[in-house]
Amino acid sequence: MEENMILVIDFGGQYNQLITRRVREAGIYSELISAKTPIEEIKRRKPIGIILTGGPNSVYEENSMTISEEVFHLGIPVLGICYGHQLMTAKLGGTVKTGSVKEYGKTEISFDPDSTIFQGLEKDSIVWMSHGDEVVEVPEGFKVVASTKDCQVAAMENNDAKLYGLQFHPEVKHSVLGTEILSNFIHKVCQGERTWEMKDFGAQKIEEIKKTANGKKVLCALSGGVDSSVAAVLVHKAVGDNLTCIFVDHGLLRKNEGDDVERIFRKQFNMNLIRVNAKDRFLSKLKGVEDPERKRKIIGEEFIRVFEEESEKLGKIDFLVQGTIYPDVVESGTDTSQVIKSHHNVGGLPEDVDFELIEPLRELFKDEVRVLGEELGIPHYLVYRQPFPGPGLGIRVLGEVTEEKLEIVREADAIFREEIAKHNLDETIWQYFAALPNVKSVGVMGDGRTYSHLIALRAVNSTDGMTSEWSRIPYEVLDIVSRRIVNEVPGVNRIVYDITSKPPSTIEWE
Ligand SMILES: Nc1ncnc2c1ncn2[C@@H]1O[C@H](COP(=O)(O)OP(=O)(O)OP(=O)(O)O)[C@@H](O)[C@H]1O
Ligand SMILES: O=c1[nH]c(=O)c2[nH+]cn([C@@H]3O[C@H](COP(=O)(O)O)[C@@H](O)[C@H]3O)c2[nH]1
Ligand SMILES: NC(=O)CC[C@H](N)C(=O)O
Ligand SMILES: [Mg+2]
Repeated sequence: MEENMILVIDFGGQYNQLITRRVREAGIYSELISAKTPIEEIKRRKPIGIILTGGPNSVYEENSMTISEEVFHLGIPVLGICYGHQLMTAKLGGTVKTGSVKEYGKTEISFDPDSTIFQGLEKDSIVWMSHGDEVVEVPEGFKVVASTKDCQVAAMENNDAKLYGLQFHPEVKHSVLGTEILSNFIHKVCQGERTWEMKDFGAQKIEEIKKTANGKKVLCALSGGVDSSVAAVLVHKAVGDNLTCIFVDHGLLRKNEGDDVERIFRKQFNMNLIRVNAKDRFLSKLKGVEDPERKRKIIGEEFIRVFEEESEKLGKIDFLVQGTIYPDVVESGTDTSQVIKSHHNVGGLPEDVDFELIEPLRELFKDEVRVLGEELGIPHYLVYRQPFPGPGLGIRVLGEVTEEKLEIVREADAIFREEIAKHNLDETIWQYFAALPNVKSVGVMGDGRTYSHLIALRAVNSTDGMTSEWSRIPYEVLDIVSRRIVNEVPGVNRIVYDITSKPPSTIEWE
């Protein structure tokens, strides 16, 4: 049993795994466990600290997720974050109410530098908020140690009891001093010592996969994207030529992507690769379907049917590798977290999958996958490519997917990418693309009226895809892109640029 560990108790927030990751980065082993875990089990693990995460519930609602009050009386330091902060308040006799103003995104805050949790930090800073409720009355023994314009109790502490509550999210990079605040809790309050390193993650996974596959054949769902390339290389090191990669061209790829992926992959890697051209079957299944969740599920199922057919041809294969990463899992909904969107490879899977899944990257975030990819010797340019979702342009054409709309968004996207590259912005933007919102508007071109499609451009910066900020692309570049798309892509007469962060938006539009 780990001696020096911090337990993170999961109330269903979107950033919960990120909290465990931050604790590990601080050199302390950490695990995310369900809020439904019995208190006896928590005591048995003997953590040096406990963190209660955020979550979608309101503490005053009936049946909202809760925890035994005993957790606050064990003598183990507890840090409540967002919902965890509100729950600590409600459990210990304070009051939580719906706030008059909801706070989402970056927020200015003032810390009390004499507090324990903000010791050694500057007084004024920026934190990341995502809440509708707030603490209006702290429990007995607590003092308020941070406030924002709209939230009086942005943090509270009770040093005698070693209990701390933060309304904001220190685990998210946008909280400028987040790492330092967590370090105050981990190293100063819990007195954690740096004993854990993210070393040998790859080696450990390779050993596990060797045991699981045990000399049998393995299929890998390969998109040419970052995650599946890293997963494929990892599994190849474990099973060698028993691995066959399947790349599905579902007709929802970007311009020239099918051929590019095939060429690059064959040149770069010495692995078995099969390309399946499946455009017609995907498009016919999607015909007439408008609901984004249904589209995702249809695409998820069709992927599996293609893999099953290929497996039969190769003589029935039991294992399927997917490059699933943690955000795909949490956004698809878990025991405690809500479904934000069903990622095709997790929430979009059909019920009857005839494979045992191998998903070595399931606990990792994108930037960790990239570090692992470079350690495995995959070239930098492949590891740092922008992500592209498995359902592809199918979720960038909003509403019904038709060949005509796919063609429009594909051409617009190609122009956008070309200009971003030409202006050397591709290394500085995390992800950028065009979407077709399925809205028509009136324009005037060549003195005549037009009634045509709108294209939305989206470009974001992020480290892990869990939160993002819209990119400040220079106006001159946006101007060139806008003019080129309207001039070169028939059926488009208006361009808009998406200036929302995540949350409250998501990166993709569906
Ligand atoms: N066209 C495809 N053919 C085969 N498998 C695919 C395809 N698209 C997605 N997948 C599978 O679904 C998984 C999830 O897709 P996702 O787009 O999240 O990851 P990725 O494509 O590997 O990486 P990136 O996020 O960089 O695009 C992939 O890792 C891969 O296993
Ligand atoms: O493989 C995938 N299957 C999916 O179903 C899917 N949906 C979103 N994404 C990608 O995930 C990241 C976060 O996207 P969102 O903010 O839109 O949820 C972004 O990088 C998205 O492009 C997906 N990737
Ligand atoms: N992110 C959170 O934990 C939110 C907590 C609660 N649901 C609120 O809106 O205030
Ligand atoms: Mg992809």
